[in-house]
Amino acid sequence: AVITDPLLASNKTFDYIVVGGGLAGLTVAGRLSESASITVLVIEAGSDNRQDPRVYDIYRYGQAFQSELDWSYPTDQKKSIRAGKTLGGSSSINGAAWTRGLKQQYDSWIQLLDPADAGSGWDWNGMFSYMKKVSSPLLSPSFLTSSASLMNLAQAEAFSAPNSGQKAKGANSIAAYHGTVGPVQVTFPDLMYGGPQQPAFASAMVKLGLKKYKDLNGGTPNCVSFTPNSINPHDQDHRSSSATAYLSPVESTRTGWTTLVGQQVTKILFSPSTILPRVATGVQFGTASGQRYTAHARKEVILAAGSIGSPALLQLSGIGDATALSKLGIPSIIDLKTVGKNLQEQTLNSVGAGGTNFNFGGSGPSDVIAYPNIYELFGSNAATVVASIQNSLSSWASSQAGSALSAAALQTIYKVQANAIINDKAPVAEMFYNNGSPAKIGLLIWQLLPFSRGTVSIISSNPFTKPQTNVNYFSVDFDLTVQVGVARMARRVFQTAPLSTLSTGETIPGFKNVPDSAVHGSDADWRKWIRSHFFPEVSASWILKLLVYDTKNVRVVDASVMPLQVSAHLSSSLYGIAEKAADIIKSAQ
Ligand SMILES: Cc1cc2nc3c(=O)[nH]c(=O)nc-3n(C[C@H](O)[C@H](O)[C@H](O)COP(=O)(O)OP(=O)(O)OC[C@H]3O[C@@H](n4cnc5c(N)ncnc54)[C@H](O)[C@@H]3O)c2cc1C
Repeated sequence: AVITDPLLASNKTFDYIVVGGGLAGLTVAGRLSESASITVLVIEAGSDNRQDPRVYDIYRYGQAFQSELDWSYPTDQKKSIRAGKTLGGSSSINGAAWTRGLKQQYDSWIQLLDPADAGSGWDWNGMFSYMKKVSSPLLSPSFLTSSASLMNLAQAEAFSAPNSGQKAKGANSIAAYHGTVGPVQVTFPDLMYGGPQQPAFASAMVKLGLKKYKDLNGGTPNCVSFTPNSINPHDQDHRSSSATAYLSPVESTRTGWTTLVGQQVTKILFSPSTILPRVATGVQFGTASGQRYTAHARKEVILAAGSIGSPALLQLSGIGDATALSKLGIPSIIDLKTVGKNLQEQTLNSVGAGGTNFNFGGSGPSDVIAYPNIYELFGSNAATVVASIQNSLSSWASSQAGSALSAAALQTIYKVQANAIINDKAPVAEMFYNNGSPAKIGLLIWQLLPFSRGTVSIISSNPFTKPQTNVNYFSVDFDLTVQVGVARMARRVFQTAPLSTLSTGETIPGFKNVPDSAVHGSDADWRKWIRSHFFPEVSASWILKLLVYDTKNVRVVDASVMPLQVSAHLSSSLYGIAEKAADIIKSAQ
């Protein structure tokens, strides 16, 4: 059940306490609670807003921003980072684009794990099965209950292939790339845009050198493709979030699963013994103006508070850089300097062109994305750009060492990242065709694989003071070079047929702000405009190690655990991570 009264959880003991009822938290809780003998408490700081149209109506995307449903975490350069503060977390306010990264990017995670974990399935094959289909070698039959038929085992996705109308508008799919009976509904919108603009964008991108794929969800995003959304065709195309997918169907039958909303976890509590590994006994929670309560965990405390919320809570609990924490008067439980480090955040710009009087032929969400690789982005300059990456890894690592364990550790991560970009041709930028915004022909463009690294640090021992997030946008100048590259490609695609035949000319930034030239605008002009107009794009990460070092029973399962960005919108990958994590947690018992 979903409850709001803290007294119903106070002083009670549960097998698992999950901090944060967001994407990963509800996925893990949904799987753990499949066993009737297991008790799970999820504590979510936001409310249950499943009936709020700003949440369920994907056509109102954006209305939740900067409201009580959005954490709006402050960050450097006077920006703020959006994150869902509501049941379902960011999956309840996100754009619902459903994509996966490049196969080799998931395979490369293995290189960042202990050699002993090489066979642990943190690779494309392991992740792909969790993202889409039944595959749960660790699952024991005792976890099956009658309600399991509502949520098929270890399968995140229920894809509905496009119908003939949607196909005529450009949608397509490859059945083998999708799950069909998981909880998260994925399809193309009923009101899908049918005007000439989306196919024209796709055709123009092909002219600029990209391949057009029927479906990019098989580990092959380097293309232009029509992409589906996490929306439910059986429920008026309403959003399919972790809340509606994993909780709603079983909410009244899972007696062992309690979800407490409107309460923020303020601290993880540990048993007094200082012998490592430390043992968590439960959590403290409350509201800014109310009293604090305690709930006890018999087995594990699972942090799923998101890539800013989870490191902040670890630090509040005494797990982090002991010197920094002591300045805030927080006694150290574990001196773990990597907590809140290696943050990777992308930057987005909106560009646009006026349109002729063509009809959009439908309404949002939009359906076409292009993912260029570095060679496509930089053309004849690519060799120079590649050489600059190869020659710079060591100096970049030194410059970002303060946001990592060490320069050496970061260089190891950078090598994997550079290999993906240079040898595996991982897409370095996204071009999201956005019907009608910021102009009639609109494009959202962002660099996907930044080398700049940031940190999340609490600035007070008061858990209701938001942490300080320093993304250090463009502190590795190469990130700005990529953003300039994709801005130029956007300018070029507006000028390329057949999209150009629908365009009355670029308006944002427009030639007045960034004068056109033989190279489609100078570096200096683009850099200036990008810096003054960018927004944070949402995604972040810092570790891949579900079990927090030197603890016996504190896990992190959310976007924090990805060691490197993948060239994709994150939700599909995170459902896969959470599904796999649930199996790992079950097998640990
Ligand atoms: C505006 C926006 C648009 C996006 N668009 C897309 C998209 O189109 N496609 C896509 O695939 N991905 C998209 N994403 C990304 C995706 O939704 C997130 O990466 C994903 O939801 C992160 O999952 P998570 O479990 O790590 O965190 P979240 O889903 O954010 O969940 C964290 C939860 O923890 C709660 N919490 C935090 N601190 C505490 C605490 N101390 N106590 C209790 N609860 C706490 C939060 O309220 C939240 O509910 C978007 C994200 C945003 C914000």
